[in-house]
Amino acid sequence: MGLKNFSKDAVVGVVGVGSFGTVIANMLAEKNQVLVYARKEEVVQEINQFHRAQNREFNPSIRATHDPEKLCNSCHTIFFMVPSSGFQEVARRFSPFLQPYHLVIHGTKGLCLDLPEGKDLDSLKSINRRRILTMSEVLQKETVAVRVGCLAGPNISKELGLSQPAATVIASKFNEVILEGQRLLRSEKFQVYGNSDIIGVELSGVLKNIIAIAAGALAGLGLGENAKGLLISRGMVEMVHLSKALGGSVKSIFGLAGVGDLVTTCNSVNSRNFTVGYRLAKGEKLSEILADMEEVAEGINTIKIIKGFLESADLRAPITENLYRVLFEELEIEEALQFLMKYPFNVDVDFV
Ligand SMILES: NC(=O)C1=CN([C@@H]2O[C@H](COP(=O)(O)OP(=O)(O)OC[C@H]3O[C@@H](n4cnc5c(N)ncnc54)[C@H](O)[C@@H]3O)[C@@H](O)[C@H]2O)C=CC1
Ligand SMILES: O=C(CO)COP(=O)(O)O
Repeated sequence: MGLKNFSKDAVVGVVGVGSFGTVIANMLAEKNQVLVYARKEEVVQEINQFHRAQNREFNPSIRATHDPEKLCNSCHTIFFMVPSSGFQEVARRFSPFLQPYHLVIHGTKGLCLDLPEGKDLDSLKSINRRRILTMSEVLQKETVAVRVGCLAGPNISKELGLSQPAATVIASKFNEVILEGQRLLRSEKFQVYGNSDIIGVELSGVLKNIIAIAAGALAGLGLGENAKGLLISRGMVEMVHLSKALGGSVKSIFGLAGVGDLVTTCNSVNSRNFTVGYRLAKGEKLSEILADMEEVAEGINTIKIIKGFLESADLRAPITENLYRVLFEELEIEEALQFLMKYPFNVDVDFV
């Protein structure tokens, strides 16, 4: 089936066909015409001819293109589903073709940096908030898109691919973005909540990845549910303080995209972040894990960025700081755990 019989409003765009982009494209295709963008021509051909690519199945009605102009001209609403590492580049590629009328919703749970020429993350000790960009900030910086939103929540793609029930949050300052996201995605199996605190919802999805790595490490050490309860609750407190310092509302951390996703990711062997922590605790080196992971674990880069932010903001975040030392300074996980057990967290709830 071609796209030409469909009006621009009826075709929904999805940029990126990794595990999450594919699952969202398939969910959208249940009631919408969908055009996906993949950067490799052979992937586009496989999707169009065989409705599968890179071991992922696509709804036969989905069409693919590697032409950003075609996607932008065909679609009114576009979902950006690429990892943070490629997000700025993709936003720049789409920038000449995005117009203020487009609705853009991203599903990326990572951060980017806006760095001076010649600087990279590893060369910086301290990172100011104005250098840290959430993906909605990248879209606003790199393109003329105005009506921007994000999609975040407990959404392990493997479970969504099996049509298991789930829910998500669409966050935007623009109500029409939330309403359109709900209209396009809502189904009997998938509930879509709205939230106007886009920065808080983006940060919820980003920060929970750090705690998920720690949860995987606890599981890898063979520790029990008491330790996990401790980690999740202290992790939530750390998320609250970090989100507040980065400009999010505390309320969003308690919602589906915050605590909801935190609990899911800290308990799922299908989470890549959880898996990184688990494998580290089993004695593998980070470089070995990264060498054979095909999919992105955003939490690793996020820990580096947040560590730099902590330096600039004079803040403490003991779980993040200790994980940084485990990942990048060869601190043994057992030692990090001992440090956390001795850390003087005197007050249970100190933020309300
Ligand atoms: N997989 C999951 O369960 C969920 C993932 N997410 C978030 O979605 C984002 C994407 O994750 P996944 O789809 O799982 O990652 P993935 O690693 O499975 O796929 C990423 C896709 O982006 C494409 N890509 C990367 N750089 C690109 C570039 N420069 N230009 C064009 N395409 C590029 C890759 O080719 C690949 O198709 C991440 O930020 C992740 O945190 C959010 C919720 C659930
Ligand atoms: O964010 C996710 C589920 O909500 C996916 O987590 P991972 O990126 O750790 O797989």
